[in-house]
Amino acid sequence: MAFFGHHMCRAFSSSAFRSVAIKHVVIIGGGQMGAGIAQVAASTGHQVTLVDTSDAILTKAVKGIEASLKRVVKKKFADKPEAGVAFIEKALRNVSIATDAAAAVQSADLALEAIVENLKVKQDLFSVLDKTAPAHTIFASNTSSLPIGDIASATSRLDRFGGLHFFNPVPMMKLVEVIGTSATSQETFDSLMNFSNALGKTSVSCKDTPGFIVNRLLVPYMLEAVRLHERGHGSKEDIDVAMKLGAGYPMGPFELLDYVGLDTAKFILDGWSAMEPTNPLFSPSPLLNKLVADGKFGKKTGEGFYKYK
Ligand SMILES: CCCCCCCC(=O)CC(=O)SCCNC(=O)CCNC(=O)[C@H](O)C(C)(C)COP(=O)(O)OP(=O)(O)OC[C@H]1O[C@@H](n2cnc3c(N)ncnc32)[C@H](O)[C@@H]1OP(=O)(O)O
Ligand SMILES: NC(=O)C1=CN([C@@H]2O[C@H](COP(=O)(O)OP(=O)(O)OC[C@H]3O[C@@H](n4cnc5c(N)ncnc54)[C@H](O)[C@@H]3O)[C@@H](O)[C@H]2O)C=CC1
Repeated sequence: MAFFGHHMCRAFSSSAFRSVAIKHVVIIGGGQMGAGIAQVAASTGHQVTLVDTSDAILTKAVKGIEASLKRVVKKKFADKPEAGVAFIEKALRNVSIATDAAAAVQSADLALEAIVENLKVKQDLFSVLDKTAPAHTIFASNTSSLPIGDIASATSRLDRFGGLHFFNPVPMMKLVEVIGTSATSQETFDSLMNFSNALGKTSVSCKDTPGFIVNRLLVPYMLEAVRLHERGHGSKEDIDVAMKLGAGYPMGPFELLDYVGLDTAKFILDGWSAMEPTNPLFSPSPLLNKLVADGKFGKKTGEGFYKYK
């Protein structure tokens, strides 16, 4: 009953209102995901403010964006190097940096967070932003595993809150999962879809269920690979080779875990294991816990399952 009610309400509201055109995007979190989203948004003509906790992190993020843009133009403008240089300059001109998210959102059409995968920290951020962002500003989360509705509950704009889930590395991965909660208005959902399409991505619509589509399938697979290794049934190297050559994956599960970040992987697993303690797919992994406890978060710290230095 509620299901049908929700959809009828959306259909009605879409004829009554128009979606918001997103021009200025404030991205909170300048790590691998936030920087990647900022890059793609800036490259497609959006005005971007990238926010993080320190200037040092933001300077590193902008350097990363520049390096990634160089890789993009090497292919995109292979025969026209000057056009490539102009493309990079134009994209970088669209990016500004800030450490005060509450001030930055005062002119935002969209405030999108890509900070640490922790419900309380995300709620605290949005509850602050809710007080300074204009009424029309849409809020969205790039969470990998948390229910969007739980994050939105810290705000008073449940109708203007949704999920935009990007994939790593953002400039290369073509998918965005767009998530509406039962309270997300049709015009907000349309705005998020339009924004994702304007970034040149292919969008799929997802229900607000943990892990949406991709991670609900990918996370158990990756953790099963770790458990298979923990049982002594395969080396990391053999499992990675097997999945690349036998299943056509571009990276094996251990390579991908290191690429994603083991800290993030543990946040996801701990959250899901607390939600469903008896589900064997979400049982803790001693090996993952040990690596994270040792500060070995994968590529970003120079060591995870493999060494990168
Ligand atoms: C417990 C579980 C936890 C799960 C957590 C889930 C986290 C989430 O919420 C959702 C996720 O994002 S899951 C991760 C999804 N991503 C993937 O599966 C990536 C798999 N890897 C690939 O697609 C390719 O290896 C890839 C595209 C990365 C690289 O391609 P190749 O393998 O062919 O390797 P390369 O030769 O290094 O690259 C080829 C060319 O690609 C371009 N490129 C790569 N990275 C780039 C980047 N960051 N920026 C710009 N361009 C980039 C580039 O053109 C490169 O050529 P070169 O520049 O000449 O090297
Ligand atoms: N790593 C991945 O492959 C993917 C991650 N995600 C999600 O995206 C989010 C970010 O992940 P990553 O970029 O990998 O993490 P990361 O660790 O590379 O970056 C997170 C950034 O957020 C900053 N930050 C933390 N708290 C903050 C706050 N309160 N205000 C401002 N900045 C803050 C940190 O300083 C850091 O620079 C997480 O929710 C994660 O689950 C989603 C898709 C893929």
